[in-house]
Amino acid sequence: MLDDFLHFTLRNETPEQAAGAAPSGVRWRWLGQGMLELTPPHQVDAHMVLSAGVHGDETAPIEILRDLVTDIANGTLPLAVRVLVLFGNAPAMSAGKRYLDDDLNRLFSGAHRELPQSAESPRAAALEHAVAAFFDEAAGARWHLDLHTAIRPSVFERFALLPHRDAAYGEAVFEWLAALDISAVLNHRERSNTFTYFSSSQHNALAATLELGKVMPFGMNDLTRFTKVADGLRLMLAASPLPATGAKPRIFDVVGQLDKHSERFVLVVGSQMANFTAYPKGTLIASDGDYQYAVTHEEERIVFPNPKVKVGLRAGLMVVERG
Ligand SMILES: O=C(O)CCC(=O)N[C@@H](CCC(=O)O)C(=O)O
Ligand SMILES: [Zn+2]
Repeated sequence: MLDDFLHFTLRNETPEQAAGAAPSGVRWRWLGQGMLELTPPHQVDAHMVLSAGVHGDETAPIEILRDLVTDIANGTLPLAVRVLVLFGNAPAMSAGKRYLDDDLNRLFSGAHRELPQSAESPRAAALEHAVAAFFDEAAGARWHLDLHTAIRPSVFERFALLPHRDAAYGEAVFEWLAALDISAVLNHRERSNTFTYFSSSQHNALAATLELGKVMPFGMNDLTRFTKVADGLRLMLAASPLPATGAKPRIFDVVGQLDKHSERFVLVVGSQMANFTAYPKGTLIASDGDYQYAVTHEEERIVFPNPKVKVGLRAGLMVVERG
């Protein structure tokens, strides 16, 4: 199972034993499809949730996590933190789709209870439960990195989104993300139903969504584009310091959200632009009956434009760079 946790998960297999020890001495516990806890044989003071495949067609990060698990199991990667590896939506991964019924990353913090019939709702509940149980036993640092890829190309190939929290994120967080080869960071300024908002708000984890390149089918990713991110994750898992890069990511604040109120929703500027495309003040971005979104800052950039989302969901974010 540990040598290829991805295929084990996609085949929906159940291990003969639910727990054991790898050749490296790392103890493992299988917690259900796509859910694996790995604990080093010695005392740790950091606990890390690493998730990918919350959107089933975002495969590069899934392949990165698969390789990390293999290397932890065979001892190539000396694990020194406790880690919970989660493949979010295995049925959607098998189908090569973002989701089957509903976007899993809009169902956390209990939102799944509003959609009891959805294929994704029990999964959101199970993931919440796994994360809660993992952090319940956690004394020390708590991290959650939820790895995604974007549908559109991006001015910044690798960027992060930080969930809203009351306390501002300090410089150390931006330095840490720069060391993970992240060149732009978005600060959410509102609560949401994403996985990272759940871990941050309910479990006090330092949580970030990382966007690593573009959606591709399994086997089609050029993982060399993410070597620095993967190496950074390896250092974190080995509890080794990340290299000081001296680089600073560009920082953006979310200043608006494009809401799809009805099927009349139109992205007036089109939907084929790259993430972080800039528009000047006054540009009409979207309309939906009486609802209109026009740029009110000197310049706003669009991120995740997607008019095809379900009614009621966000069809894009508008961001402004911090001065
Ligand atoms: O490219 C897109 O349109 C979506 C990429 C993606 O899945 N992004 C995440 C971001 C989560 C966040 O806002 O923190 C999502 O939309 O769920
Ligand atoms: Zn995603």
